[in-house]
Amino acid sequence: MNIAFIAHDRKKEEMVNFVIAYEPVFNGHTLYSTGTTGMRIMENTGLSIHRFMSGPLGGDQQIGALVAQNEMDLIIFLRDPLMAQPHEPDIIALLRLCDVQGIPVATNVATAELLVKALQRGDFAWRELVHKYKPGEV
Ligand SMILES: O=C(CO)COP(=O)(O)O
Repeated sequence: MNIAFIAHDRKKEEMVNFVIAYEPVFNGHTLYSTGTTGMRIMENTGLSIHRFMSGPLGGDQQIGALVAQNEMDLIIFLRDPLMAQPHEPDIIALLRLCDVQGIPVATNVATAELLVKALQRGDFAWRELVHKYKPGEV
């Protein structure tokens, strides 16, 4: 599965701890992130992550481009609900595209945990069909 990690600054420690806790589950999947989030995760785990640009510089939009093409299977996006972000429109756009494509997205660690347990159980297997049959190819 293609999985993306994104965390705002005051949520990065929570993200790192979360990924450490579920590292064996994430291992073996294709992992993506915004710039700083991915750097922090890689510094603290053995995971290899494709890092896009930092969020405020366009990283959310780069991940959004994969969502628009229905190529992202799960997004864990720990947002800071108590601090305004300069790139708020990019964040809203990414979440909107997740809704357009029906992509599971967790915006807090409680939901992230449920989705990761579902991933572990194989509940995301249906996404393989999406990868197999791209729009226009069915
Ligand atoms: O701002 C972000 C998401 O909106 C996260 O970006 P960084 O991972 O580069 O800090």
